[in-house]
Amino acid sequence: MKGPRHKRQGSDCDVQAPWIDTSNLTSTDQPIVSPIAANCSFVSSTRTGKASEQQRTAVSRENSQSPTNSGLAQPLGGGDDGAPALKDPFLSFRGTKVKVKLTPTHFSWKAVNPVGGCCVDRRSLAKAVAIDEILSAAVLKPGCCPREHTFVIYSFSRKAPRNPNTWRLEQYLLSTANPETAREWVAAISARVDAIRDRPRNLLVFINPYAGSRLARLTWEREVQPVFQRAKITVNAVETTKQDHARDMLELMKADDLASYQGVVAVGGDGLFQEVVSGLLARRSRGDPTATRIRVGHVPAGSTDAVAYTLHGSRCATTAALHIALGDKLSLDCGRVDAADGSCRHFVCQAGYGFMGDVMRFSERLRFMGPGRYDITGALQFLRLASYRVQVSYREAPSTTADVQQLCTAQCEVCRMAGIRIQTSYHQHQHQHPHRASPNGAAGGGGGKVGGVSPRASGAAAGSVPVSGASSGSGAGLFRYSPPPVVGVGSATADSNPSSMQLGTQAGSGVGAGGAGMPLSGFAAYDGPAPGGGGGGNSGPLVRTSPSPLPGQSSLTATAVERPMGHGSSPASLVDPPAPEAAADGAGGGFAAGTLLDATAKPVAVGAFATATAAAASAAAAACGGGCTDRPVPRSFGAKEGGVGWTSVEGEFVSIMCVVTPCRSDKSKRGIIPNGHLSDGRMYLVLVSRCSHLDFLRFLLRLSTRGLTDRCLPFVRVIPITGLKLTPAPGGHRLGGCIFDAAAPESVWNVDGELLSNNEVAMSVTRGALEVFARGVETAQGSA
Ligand SMILES: Nc1ncnc2c1ncn2[C@@H]1O[C@H](COP(=O)(O)OP(=O)(O)OP(=O)(O)O)[C@@H](O)[C@H]1O
Repeated sequence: MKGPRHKRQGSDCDVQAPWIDTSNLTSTDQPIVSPIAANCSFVSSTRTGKASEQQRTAVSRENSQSPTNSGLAQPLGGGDDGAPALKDPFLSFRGTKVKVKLTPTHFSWKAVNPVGGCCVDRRSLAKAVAIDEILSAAVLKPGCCPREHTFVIYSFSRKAPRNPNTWRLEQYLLSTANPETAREWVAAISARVDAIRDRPRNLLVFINPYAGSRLARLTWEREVQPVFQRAKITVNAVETTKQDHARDMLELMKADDLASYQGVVAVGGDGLFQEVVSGLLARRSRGDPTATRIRVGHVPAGSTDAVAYTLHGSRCATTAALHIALGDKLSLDCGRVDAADGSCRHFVCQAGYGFMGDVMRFSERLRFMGPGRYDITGALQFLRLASYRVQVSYREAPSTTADVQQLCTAQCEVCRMAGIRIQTSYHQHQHQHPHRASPNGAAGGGGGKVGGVSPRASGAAAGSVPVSGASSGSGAGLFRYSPPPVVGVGSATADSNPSSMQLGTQAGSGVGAGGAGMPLSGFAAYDGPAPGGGGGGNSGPLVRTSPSPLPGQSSLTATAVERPMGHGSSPASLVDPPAPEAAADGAGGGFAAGTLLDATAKPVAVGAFATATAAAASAAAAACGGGCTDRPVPRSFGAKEGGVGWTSVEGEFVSIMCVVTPCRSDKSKRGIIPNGHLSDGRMYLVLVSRCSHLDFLRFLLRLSTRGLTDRCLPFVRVIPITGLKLTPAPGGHRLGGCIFDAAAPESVWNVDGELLSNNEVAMSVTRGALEVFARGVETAQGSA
């Protein structure tokens, strides 16, 4: 029986404090809403799903019945945006009278009266919450005091002391004596939040109960569901029952069913994420347009979770869920592995053969040990230190703005060229936290929508050239960078556009500076032509590299083949730079090959090549519709079949990796390739020659602390590429130890944590192939 103080359902007071489970309360029981509870974290929320659903229904009914909500043409606001002031801007926050203000970007409040006492921190009574960081607002049921009407703002904070990329849920409770006022404020805030585009409303969620320590379901219930409920997202959660369950379901689902979701979320490890990606890309390759606009999210609950760590800089499930709920959006490169047996896999972090493959193969047998299995098998494989003879052909990436050694963060100008970069209140947030200012300074405040900055302008800016022609499109987002000194092979392509020519010179000089000290002497068997778009600088007929081996690398084969002249068949078909900018990027493209040049070789600048290649690149980019197609690569290959732009290497390696993004994880916080990008259209080939245990230990330490760069150690090469072909070479392998499975004749490919059935592979990368719920790391670890 209802007590006299209770409101009817649908009134302004039918939503309880969210951390109180009242599913078993009698109608006379009153939940107590204490102001002291304000600002607490939700991580330990104990609400049942049913109670939560009731609450959400009540909240939406509440808001839809609100008179102000029905008349949103006249939004309320007490701010400086010209909207009519609310009835009462004076509310109570933590028992103190505050004045609230709603502007187009923020909801804020601060104490009005001087608060006495030395122990009162006035700053804690003032707060500005960015509108695009608010999940939702709702009126709560009255607490013990019937005259106090409270509403709650659900948001998050970045206060985690150890990793600023880790977020936690926050709630702010504000009270008023007038129920009408509380309703009006909630309606006004909700109207602003609902107007934010890209927020998902309906998600398909896959949960892998088998992942990691088998706690994915718990992670879902405790950390993810509360966030989605507060963001008013409806979900269809599916617990996988077998391997490839998610992939098959996505592939076979009706298009209409898929179209009802704005995104697909994988709660598990990298393997489940890969399944989701494979399912969507398979649909896309069949020509299903629905699969193109679906965003993908990863909530970490596996053993490594490199995808989530790479995207968010944190392995926290709540953080990942918040990025999804806020509707973050960016493009992500996707690598594709085609094995000789016809199987295909995708990866967004790394594919590894040799050490990485062996660790994965053996750790699969120890899955019962949980994530700790990687440490044990890693130690065993280190003692074993097998090396494998392989034949590798790769196509070096054209020189682009990605050559600028810049850490990929949320303000990354290189990735911005791929299309999608969010512009959120993080930039305002930066003003509050100057230590997090982006290295490019003005770029953070750019505020321009992604499309607002022309890729050419961005490219010019990233190339650090003060080109007059570039300034028109760059606006406040212009990236400034001090160029490295010009060294050696600075043969700019003669492009008719002076700005792109200047860009080419600078981009070339940057690469040349690195290239001068890194001829492929230890590895190269033959050089292909310039792989880049407009690489006119390298049309010389044959360049022979010095076959001098690396230290301890006596078994390398050096072969020289003639460089084909057909630049018109540029491999730009595998890379998708924006078409009109191909010439600008390509102008520096020659320098990628320039890095392969013998010191005595004289690069020749041929402007006609630039024009022809730019046209080819434009045609290729136009044909692939902006770079989101999933093209297979030819499977037939070999040293002599490398083709245009391919370089072949045969040698004995401990580890071969192909890294498509920085590939961060809690074992390598800066990433395997710290200067890699989420969306630069290239992969990084890492070749680790046969070496001693001590040297390999140095390599592992380097990988986990600072990440890899070319020649960071004498036996390590890091080469930006767009295509790779690998065949295990006759001669087998060599073991440095014989502790575990020493008789294995070959290694195996580990593709983002999944084993491949065949070792003869071809790889390619598609720029911006995926749209993901992420914004990139806000603070690059190790650089902050
Ligand atoms: N219900 C299931 N039963 C068995 N295997 C499953 C099930 N659901 C998914 N899988 C498979 O389990 C494998 C491992 O899953 P996942 O990658 O999510 O976890 P993990 O390997 O522990 O984490 P990580 O890849 O980050 O190291 C994947 O190959 C996935 O396809």
